[in-house]
Amino acid sequence: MSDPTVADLVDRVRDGDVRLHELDAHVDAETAATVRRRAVAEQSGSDVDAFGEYAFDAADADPNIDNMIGAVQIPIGVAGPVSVDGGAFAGDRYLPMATTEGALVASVNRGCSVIDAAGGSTARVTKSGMTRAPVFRVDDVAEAEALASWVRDNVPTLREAAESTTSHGELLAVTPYAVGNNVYLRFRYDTKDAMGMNMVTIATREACDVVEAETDASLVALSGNLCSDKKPAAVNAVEGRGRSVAADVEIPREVVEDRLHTTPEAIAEINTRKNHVGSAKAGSLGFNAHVANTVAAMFLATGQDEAQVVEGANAITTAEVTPDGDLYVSVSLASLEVGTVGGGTKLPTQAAALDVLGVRGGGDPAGSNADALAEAIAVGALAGELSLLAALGSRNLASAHEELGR
Ligand SMILES: CC(C)(COP(=O)([O-])OP(=O)([O-])OC[C@H]1O[C@@H](n2cnc3c(N)ncnc32)[C@H](O)[C@@H]1OP(=O)([O-])[O-])[C@@H](O)C(=O)NCCC(=O)NCCSC(=O)C[C@@](C)(O)CC(=O)[O-]
Ligand SMILES: NC(=O)C1=CN([C@@H]2O[C@H](COP(=O)(O)OP(=O)(O)OC[C@H]3O[C@@H](n4cnc5c(N)ncnc54)[C@H](OP(=O)(O)O)[C@@H]3O)[C@@H](O)[C@H]2O)C=CC1
Repeated sequence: MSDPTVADLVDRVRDGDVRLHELDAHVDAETAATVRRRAVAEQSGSDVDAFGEYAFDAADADPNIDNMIGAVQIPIGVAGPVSVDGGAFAGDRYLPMATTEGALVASVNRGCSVIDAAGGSTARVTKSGMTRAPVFRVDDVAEAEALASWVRDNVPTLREAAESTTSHGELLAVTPYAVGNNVYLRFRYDTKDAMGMNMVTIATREACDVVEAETDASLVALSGNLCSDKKPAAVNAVEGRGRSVAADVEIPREVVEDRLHTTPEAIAEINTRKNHVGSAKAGSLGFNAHVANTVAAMFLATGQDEAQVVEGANAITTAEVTPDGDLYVSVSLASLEVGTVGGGTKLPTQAAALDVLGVRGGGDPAGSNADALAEAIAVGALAGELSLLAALGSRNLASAHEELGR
């Protein structure tokens, strides 16, 4: 509190003279964060100095955070290196994972070592496209049908409007859905290496202006929830959102027995009874064990939007015993929303994690780095599924977490 500027601004915040979010107009970003920290400490009677321990320039985080008071630190570890034969990702790479769950990195690491012993994993992006679905009000179902027809006939016009706002984004499709006097237009874009939510929201606003100018429909909301962003939704599980990406591996029986302490039969049975039947009975959208764990840890490490772990967990794991008695395992993530430009990817530690994977920034061709990131996450998820299913097979899930996680 020795800096008179800081002390004075803390007083002014307390007196209601300056709002927390107005501080950047008075001082640089670093000082503004310090003032907020002091104000929060004073108001809550707590010690928040730890938030001030961070290793980036506060001004660089301006696009990423409002009312900044510092940073939270999450430990980061690596699993691997793991060998991947991907459509965009190839070679042996460490997978960076940020988490506070003990035993998680160990588990994915074990899965990676098993995948490597089996000769590596194959991964592919099978579909790509970020969506935004505005909702329009029309008079009745006849007008709803007319709007849907108009849209189907006028995609090139909508494309021209939408693409005028971006040099990278490309409008792929517009799918109308009608419910009574509501019409939802699900716009799907190729967003190249960007996750794309800002890009497609700005582009869709432009297209909506055309719809309103050319038809009798009125825009109610630029996002009508059929997109569907940051909510569990079957539309993403079926149609995909962001990258639909899959990874698989065939593991010789002796590797399963030596390194995972179980059998291909046990893993296949657990996968069916737990991941398929159990998930069906639960009404789950995720027919997997813990894909969200790897998605969340790699999202945090690489600067992705952490709320989109919701969609990232829309995954199905399959496991079967091959005719030769070996184990085939796959994981298919329907809606993994990732970018290697934009969002949090520029912050120094997140950029470093992307460097570890070799996918920082724009790819050549555009979109290839985000595809590669999606494939890397899919392989990490596959490793996690293998290891956890095996731990359930050898009945040491609880003991592993007793030893490593508390
Ligand atoms: C913990 C293990 C891996 C031990 O497994 P193990 O086979 O007894 O360990 P090991 O000492 O023989 O080592 C085998 C390999 O594991 C890795 N490994 C081993 N230890 C470490 C470590 N400290 N740090 C990094 N890597 C480690 C490493 O790859 C090592 O190979 P090596 O390099 O020595 O040749 C195993 O028991 C395991 O994977 N258990 C499952 C734990 C798990 O998957 N937890 C996930 C979170 S559970 C959850 O959040 C979701 C849940 C469960 O609720 C979802 C649901 O409902 O299903
Ligand atoms: N607005 C919303 O409704 C929502 C926003 N978000 C937030 O949106 C952010 C992510 O949005 P996003 O649009 O990805 O990021 P940004 O808003 O950071 O924009 C990324 C921009 O990078 C440019 N760019 C440069 N090189 C490339 C390349 N190789 N491939 C693609 N684009 C490139 C593009 O510019 P250009 O378009 O000019 O070509 C693109 O629009 C996150 O911070 C997320 O939290 C999340 C959910 C909803």
